[in-house]
Formats: sequence, structure tokens, C-alpha cells
Amino acid sequence: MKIPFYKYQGTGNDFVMIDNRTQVLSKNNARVIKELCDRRFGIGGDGLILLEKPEMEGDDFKMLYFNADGNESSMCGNGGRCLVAFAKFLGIINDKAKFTAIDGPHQATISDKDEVSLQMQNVNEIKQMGNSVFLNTGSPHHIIFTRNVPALDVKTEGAAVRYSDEYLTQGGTNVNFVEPQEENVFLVRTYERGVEDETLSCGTGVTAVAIAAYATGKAKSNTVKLIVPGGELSVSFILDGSEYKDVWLTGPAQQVFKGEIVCKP
Ligand SMILES: N[C@@H](CCC[C@H](N)C(=O)O)C(=O)O
Repeated sequence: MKIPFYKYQGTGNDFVMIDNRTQVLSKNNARVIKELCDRRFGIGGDGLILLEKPEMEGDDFKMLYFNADGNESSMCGNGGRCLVAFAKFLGIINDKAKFTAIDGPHQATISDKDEVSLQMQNVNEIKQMGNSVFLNTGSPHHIIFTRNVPALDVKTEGAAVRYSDEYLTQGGTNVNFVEPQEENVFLVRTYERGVEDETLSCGTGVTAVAIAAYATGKAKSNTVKLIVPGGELSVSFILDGSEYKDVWLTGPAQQVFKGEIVCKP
């Protein structure tokens, strides 16, 4: 059997994308998903995303996200943006989308320049620990404000935090290293749980960074620009009391190639 797949990338965070409305791919096979995400033995990707039939009234589709290790995980912001572009390509939506992912409902819009804006979950809990901050934007993020971010060994330093006693019992965390560039502009490098390496961009990560920067007084505006190794993203939000609402992640999402998965018997 041959399963059609597409490859998408959003600021270098790359995903294998499958239209699974007819259940062509089994979700319960972590080994197969891991192999498909492998950059040598498979297609290659930071994760795999299934577009499935909607289960909630008013939704256009449902999102299922798997990390490159083959396991289903929490929300992927760049993956969600890429999935919206995929849904447009498939003719399911035009320039607006409503869908449900593991963290709940999302809305999205596509601009005439093909930038995808995705509404993220509200944030009402932010933990500050010296130069570090922890918050959950659909996925858990530890943020370290530091210097000389381009020179860091993100894989080693990120793994040390991800596997620390503090996070191990909670299922781990993603780790973001952040350095201010100009007013309301931050450089971000992210170690991703489930990829267990640095990725070129992380959507829930930069969303967490923007909110953390604002909450700690490092950003003055509620629209923040994030520079990541794979490009640029922007995040906007409204602070209502102690809750961050109307949180939007915006950036490019592109189809890179398509092909067929040849399933071995
Ligand atoms: N790349 C993602 C985050 C994906 C989830 C993460 N690896 C985790 O398991 O928490 C993004 O763009 O948000």
C-alpha cells in the first residue's frame, strides 16, 4: 500500500504531513512514525502531523501531533500553522480555520502573503526563577535569558535542563535560550523534547518567550518579534488581569515536497 504524504516547514521546523481523514495511517505505531521522521531511514522531520476529520461542531479538521521519537505529544505551534496551510492546499478551508488539537480549540487565518497566524491557548500561570521562567503555551517551556546565545551548545545545555530532577517527573520540558536583540526583538534557540536536539524553530517556544519577556519587563510591547535559526516569527497578546489572552503566533508555513510512503508488509 502507498500512503501519500507532504512535507511542510515553518521557519525550519519541519513536519511530515498526512491527510488521514480516511485513516490511511495507524496512529498506534510509534516505531513507524519514528522511522518516517528519521532523516536517514525515512522522510525526515521534527514531527509528524495527521489531519483528521473534525470531532467538534464548527471545526474544519482535527490535528494530531507526534514528535520525531514517534510519540504523540502536546501542542506544536509551527506544526499547527503548517497544518492550516495544508488544509488550504487540500481545499478544506480558504483563509480561515477552526480546529481542535490536544490542547483544545484553535483558530487561524492565512494572509494574502501566505503567512499563517494561529491563536494559541491563554496563559495564566508563569513561574519565575531568577533568570529563568517556566510556562505552558500548549507545550511546556523552560526559558533562560542569557548572553552569547549564538555560541551556546544548545543540545548539551538543553538536555541538562530537560532531564533534570525538576522536570523529569513531569514528563520533561522544552528549553529555550533567549537573548534580547533590540527593543521587543529576541533571539531564541530551542531544545525540543521528543526531538531531543535543537530545532530551527519552535512555535509554542517563541510564544512562551514573548510572554515571559513581557511578564519580566524585558519586552515593553505586546507584539514581540522572535528571531530563530530558521527565520522570524511574531507573537501578540493581550494581558487581561493576570491572564494572557488573544495570543497569536504568526509566520511563514510552506509546502516543500510530496511523495508516497511505501508500506512494507
Ligand atoms: N515544535 C513545536 C513543539 C512541539 C512539541 C514539543 N516537541 C514537545 O513535545 O513539547 C512547536 O512549534 O511548538
